[in-house]
Amino acid sequence: MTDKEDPKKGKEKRGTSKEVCGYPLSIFFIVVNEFCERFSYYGMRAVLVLYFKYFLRWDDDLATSIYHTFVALCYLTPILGAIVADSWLGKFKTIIYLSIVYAIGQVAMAVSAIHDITDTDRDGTPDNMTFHVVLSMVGLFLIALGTGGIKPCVAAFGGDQFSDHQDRQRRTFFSVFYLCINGGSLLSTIITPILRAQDCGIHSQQKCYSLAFGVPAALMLVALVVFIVGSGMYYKAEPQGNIMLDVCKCIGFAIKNRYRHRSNQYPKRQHWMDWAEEKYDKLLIAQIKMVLKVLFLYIPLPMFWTLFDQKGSRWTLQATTMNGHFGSLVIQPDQMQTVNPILILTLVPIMDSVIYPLINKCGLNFTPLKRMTVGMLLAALAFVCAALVQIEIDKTLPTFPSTSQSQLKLLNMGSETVTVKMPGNDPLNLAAAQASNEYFTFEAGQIDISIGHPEVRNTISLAKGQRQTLLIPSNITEEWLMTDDITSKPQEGNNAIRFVNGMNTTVNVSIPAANFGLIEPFSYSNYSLIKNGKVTFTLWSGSQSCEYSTDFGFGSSYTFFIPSTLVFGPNCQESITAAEDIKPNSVHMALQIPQYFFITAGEVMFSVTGLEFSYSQAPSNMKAVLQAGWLFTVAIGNFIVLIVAELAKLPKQWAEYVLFASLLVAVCFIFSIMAYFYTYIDPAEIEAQFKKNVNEDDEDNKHKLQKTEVEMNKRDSIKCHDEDDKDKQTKM
Ligand SMILES: CC(C)C[C@H](NC(=O)[C@@H](N)CC(C)C)C(=O)O
Repeated sequence: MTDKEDPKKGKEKRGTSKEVCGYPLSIFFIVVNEFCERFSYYGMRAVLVLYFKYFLRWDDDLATSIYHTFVALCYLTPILGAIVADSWLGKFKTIIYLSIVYAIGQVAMAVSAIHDITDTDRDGTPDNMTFHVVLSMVGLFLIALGTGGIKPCVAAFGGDQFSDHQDRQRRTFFSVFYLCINGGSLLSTIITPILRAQDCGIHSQQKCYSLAFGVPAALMLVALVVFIVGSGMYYKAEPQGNIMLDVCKCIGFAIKNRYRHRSNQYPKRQHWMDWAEEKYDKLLIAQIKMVLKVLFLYIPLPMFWTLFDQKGSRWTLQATTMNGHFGSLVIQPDQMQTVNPILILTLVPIMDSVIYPLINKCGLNFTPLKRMTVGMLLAALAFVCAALVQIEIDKTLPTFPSTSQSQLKLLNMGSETVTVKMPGNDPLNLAAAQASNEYFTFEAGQIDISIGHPEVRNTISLAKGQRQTLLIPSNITEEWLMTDDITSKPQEGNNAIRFVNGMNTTVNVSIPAANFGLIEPFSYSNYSLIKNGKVTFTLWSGSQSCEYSTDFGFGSSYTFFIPSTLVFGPNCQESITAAEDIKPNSVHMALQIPQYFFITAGEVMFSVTGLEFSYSQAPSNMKAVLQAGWLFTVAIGNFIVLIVAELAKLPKQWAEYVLFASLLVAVCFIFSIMAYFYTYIDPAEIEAQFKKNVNEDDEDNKHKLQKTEVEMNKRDSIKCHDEDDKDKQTKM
């Protein structure tokens, strides 16, 4: 047995590794490795859905399902990595091997995104999509295996570098580790979307997904190299056999044995695991008890992640209904998510150097489990904030028709004012080229309308549950046109825009991002979705053109009217009128900052503490397994989001936020009771005690053995003497 393999010598080894300011130098390589790995993971994830949608040409549903399946897989594979590390390869080798798998996966993704590989006709689109789909799916599978597999090992391996007396340093390590996770992810989520937006290619220039995946692949290779460079400095605890198999067998035996001795005639044992004592080592039984105690405590924890992971879904959707103008800076709805890592980078040092020491000074014993409880309450508070913001947003949303109602707007395409009479409304004067300010709501399916002077009457049919616009022609005796308008806010903060052509010639309207096509006289275009910001439309009629510029906010809808009186040329802008069908979002995105603040403060108290707690309470041979158990709570949390959102189906979004907050408070209450009964242990001390007892027993046994041997020898020598005497006697 080498020094490194001997668990008893492990502590000495850690104590003698090179130290800087009381910290083992080896952890520098581990935190840099984590930074690069998280850069790689989050960078790739940031552009994944867009890759599915625009490169592989999948629809939204398929893209979202595959994305979530991939994320869930990344939190299920830690179990696999942990078992391999603790039972077979050890953490060091597992990290190396799985990092190689991970890097291959990232390279496969980057290659799968090179459109030129199969673009035989050189038109800019891949001609063999199966190749790209298969390669990217293989890549994602390898990445999930790699990132999930190494995740529990890296954290536990970092923890292993500290000696038992370095509790404080180890706690700081887990905080720095968390900072690196968030530093890496923050940088990559900013950088990779920029890389994706570049054009690249050999035969034709396309959006550069290969570069957006290539840089994370390079960072994963850097992570691997950095980790290998530190190799000589690590303390590498060797695996102690197939521990997971032993654990399963031992638990199985305890259950069977307990069942066999279920009758009252057998005395009860302190713990049901004690029923394994007949066959298994007391140390193994004690270690299993430690793990089970912590795993039991984990049962309520997935609820925290259920709320936490809605940042990327529900909260981002909420942001799409908000106004993202921060002065001259425009924040896109999905960019709001970067507030989380930014706040982590500021809150972790503040908590560690100010808040926790202050609480300590006040004489309060802020134990890890208490911190985690407070973290859960903060997450619930974040959801209360989200509900309040939602209530504010709901106030600004348009009232769309119910399924039994119809809504109608009017647009006067003529060059004179007209008076419109509709049932249940006062007569309305509509100026030339103007639309009514609002939609009128009707319960009946058909209404009588009279327009102009002398009046022209008409009965028009309205579509139930729909919004429509009545286009009043300049000659009201001609056919009246009805358009179908949108009945929900445009998705992702976009603006839904269309044009109505009141001219008697065909008009073509275009902008670089969209083409409204040819609009026939007295007709209208389809809606096009346009991002926020300044946009210049170019209108063409024959060889004449007109430029119309306007600034869009988020989530609005407009109908632009081209009047018959439009004169093409430099001053045409004033003639075009805009009817605001849906107002732009007015509630500011900054209102989401409190909810981000509370969820992140909750994360620091819950997740950073939980990471360290999972390490410190795990027996030496199951550190990675318990880290994987901790990550498993994240996977379950993600599944709960899907289940609760599906089952609850609440009509109001704010009510769903309140439901989630209440569920977490209830779960937090249960957790605090469980935490109250939990007694903190020092696994190293317990293990040392067991080993000492075994050694003492061994010593006793040795003594007994020696005594027996001496006695046996004595007896033998007496026997020999006797036989010698006998011999002598016979010889004589
Ligand atoms: C489940 C978490 C322990 C995962 C952790 N995530 C974070 O630290 C987030 N604050 C990052 C952010 C970019 C979503 C991780 O290890 O990635």
